[in-house]
Amino acid sequence: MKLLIKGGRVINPAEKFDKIADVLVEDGKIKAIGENLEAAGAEVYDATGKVVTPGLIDLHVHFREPGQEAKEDFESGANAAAAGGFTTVCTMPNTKPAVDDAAMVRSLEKRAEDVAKVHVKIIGAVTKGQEGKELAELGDMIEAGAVAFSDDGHYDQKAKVLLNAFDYLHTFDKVIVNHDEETSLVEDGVMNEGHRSAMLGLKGRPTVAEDIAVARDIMLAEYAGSRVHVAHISSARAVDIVRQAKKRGVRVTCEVTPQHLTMTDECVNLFDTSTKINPPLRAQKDCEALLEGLKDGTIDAIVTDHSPHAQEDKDREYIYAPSGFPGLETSLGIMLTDLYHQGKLDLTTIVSKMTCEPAKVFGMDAGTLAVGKNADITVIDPELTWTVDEKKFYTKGSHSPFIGRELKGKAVLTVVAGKIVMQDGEVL
Ligand SMILES: NC(=O)N[C@@H](CC(=O)O)C(=O)O
Repeated sequence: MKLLIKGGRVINPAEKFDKIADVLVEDGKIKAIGENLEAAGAEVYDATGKVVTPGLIDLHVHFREPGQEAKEDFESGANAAAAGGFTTVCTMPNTKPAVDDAAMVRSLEKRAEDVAKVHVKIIGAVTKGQEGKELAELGDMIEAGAVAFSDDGHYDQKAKVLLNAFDYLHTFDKVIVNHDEETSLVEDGVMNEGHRSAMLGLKGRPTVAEDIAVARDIMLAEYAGSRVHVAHISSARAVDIVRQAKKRGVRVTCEVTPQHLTMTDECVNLFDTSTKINPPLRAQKDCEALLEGLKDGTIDAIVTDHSPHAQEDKDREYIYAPSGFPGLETSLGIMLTDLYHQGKLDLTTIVSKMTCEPAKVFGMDAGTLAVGKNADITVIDPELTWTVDEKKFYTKGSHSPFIGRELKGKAVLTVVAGKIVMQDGEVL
């Protein structure tokens, strides 16, 4: 099996490579990168005018297996990933039941192997049942292949339990991904606390809930000498707390979503539950601080927090609807339209935060286009104009605040281990 991707602008931030070049793939691996490559018998893909990057990586998706397959399963989730240009995704353990032992990690890996068109990596729970009380079988789950640990969807209230987890994981050099919102400050809150929540009469979730949680978890990780990764950072103050911690040498990393970078709480409307997410959409000053954090290296990764829910779950009053929306099929388009084409963020930074940098956070051997590496490749047409249409979604999730938007820029080819799994929007 040979594939020759010809004449594209190859951007490989891991090697500071940015040139018009051909990429030759053979037997699932990258065989050569260079000019005017020839390969007898190879399938040729003309990438003229397009951008060729390492396969996109998403550290934060919710594929809902086991237990909530009506919202998403490994097959539909992986198809959505392929459609969005992702070749590796890491799925969160806030399932029913939570993924908190080695047998579950192994069975999900098997599921991924059987039905997923992209690489699906498993994140294990930090505590049993994600209840924040007793440590889950962390060591066994690492042996089974868990790439990281998280009680995402929940804040671990007991500092002692989290400290034990940091101490334990120190030996394995594995990272904990923390959902940082202090529970007592966000209970019953459904959107950002501010002018808009007051106008709508909705209970707010203040940024200080995130700030103090981020500060506490950084201090715990620092004390243990362990690694902490802040999930879906959304407040300006929290970005600065991470920035200061990085300066002192704390082993902290963090991630941001396209929605938190580009939308504010002014978008919240009582009759559209697609904007209900955790943490909530914040204020303009937070968006600006997140962008600054991406540019100065405080924020390591762009993630989707792909959180699909069934239509009947989301079609409820704002206060009762569950939080989250599916982001895999819109993430790249939003980043390119609202940030790259607006001159706010360069292409190399976007590619880097969606490939080699996230790979580094979880210690995954991916995110670069080097000879001999797995041929996970994404081809992007940065000029392609398209409209977000939920009828064309591969995810089972129905609601997204981006539906109907005209975007500029899209993945047009996704290659996983040398095999084309998506071409021109069609998952093959
Ligand atoms: N991010 C979200 O809005 N939702 C997440 C859980 C969570 O992080 O609250 C989900 O699993 O749906």
